[in-house]
Amino acid sequence: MTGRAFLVVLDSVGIGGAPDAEAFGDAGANTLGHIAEALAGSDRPLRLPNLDRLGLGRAVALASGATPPGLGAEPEGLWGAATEVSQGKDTPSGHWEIGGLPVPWEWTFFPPTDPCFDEDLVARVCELAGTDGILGNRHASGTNIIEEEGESHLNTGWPICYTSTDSVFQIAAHEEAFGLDRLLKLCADLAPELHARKVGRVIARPFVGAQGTGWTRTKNRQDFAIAPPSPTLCDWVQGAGRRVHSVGKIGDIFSMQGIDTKVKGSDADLLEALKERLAEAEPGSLTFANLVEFDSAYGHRRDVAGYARHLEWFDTALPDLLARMKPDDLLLITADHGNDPTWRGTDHTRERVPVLGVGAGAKAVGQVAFADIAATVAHHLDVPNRGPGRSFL
Ligand SMILES: O=P(O)(O)O[C@H]1O[C@H](CO)[C@@H](O)[C@H]1O
Ligand SMILES: [Mn+2]
Ligand SMILES: [Mn+2]
Repeated sequence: MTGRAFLVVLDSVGIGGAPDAEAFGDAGANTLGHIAEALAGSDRPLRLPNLDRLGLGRAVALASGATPPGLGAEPEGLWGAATEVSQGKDTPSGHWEIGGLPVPWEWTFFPPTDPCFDEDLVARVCELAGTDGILGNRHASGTNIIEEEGESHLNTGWPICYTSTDSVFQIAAHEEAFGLDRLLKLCADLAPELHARKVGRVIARPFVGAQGTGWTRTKNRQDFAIAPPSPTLCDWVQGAGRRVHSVGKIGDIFSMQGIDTKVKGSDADLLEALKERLAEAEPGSLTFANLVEFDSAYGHRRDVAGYARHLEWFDTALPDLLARMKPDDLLLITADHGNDPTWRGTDHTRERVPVLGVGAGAKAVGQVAFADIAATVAHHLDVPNRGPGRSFL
């Protein structure tokens, strides 16, 4: 077996129709479908000819019952829709399950109250940070809260702590005034204690700027994620003596378990890294990539047009990626959850996700499970599938 596998997660590009969406308050959410509908008839409708040619429009219709405007070409690729079973609509849940490991526990979430963190936790953060208090202490959008608390942060030196409907404890701090290394150390020290309480991630959210000129989050974000409790696709592949390359957040999401290399950066940087991996990755290797800006820059910001333009950016880049594939390679494109920019609030949405493939011919795989993606990659690479999924090849 000389073929290689490339697994690309377009973070938050859901396609609606999750059977348990109601339990998450998301019945009817459909990231891709609603973006296409919102822009239909405008002077810039959503145009995704390359993804659609693989089967994207058909996948949306399969997941949610309706073909979005402008999509629905006759598929030339492998296409289907995947459903998640883990009880979280967040990044670790989605990625671990794509990696063959449905989350075996209930995550801890912080209550939607103000304040949202208990006194012991606040005291512990203060102790580790060496401050007399924290700012924030509520559910918030990460860009809004630095608008609201940035100036107080510079005046007091206190870290800005906030959460969302995900199992996360996020700390925003000014890279220069608070210090990037100090922020990363604070998160690293706090993370094991919160992981023990089944909080999925502590996330460092460094930013720069000033009141008046505005605040900007930097690319030095770092996620301190709870480690997967059992081996995943990455471990199965590495355990078979193969190389596993991570592109983007994948290394953080899997705590580098089963991963040999990592590269981080903006989505534009990561696209270049993916091209390099397509040119150079070893026979039998796995390259696992995440492009996060669909989620972080557009979904959580409820920026419909921005989300559409980023989808088109990826769509335009796709032919060049595919041209770099070698004869026995398999490339799968999927997503980890939804983040419908037309939906209420600023959080993720429970949705099905697309599964689009190149290297396996034109093939309708129908409704599949997230864990089937890991089984399929394992099958293609001829390594043992140790998860609950079944290969759809
Ligand atoms: O609003 P920002 O800071 O981007 O945070 C979002 O990013 C977190 C991790 O992906 C989510 O849980 C959500 O809170
Ligand atoms: Mn995600
Ligand atoms: Mn997110």
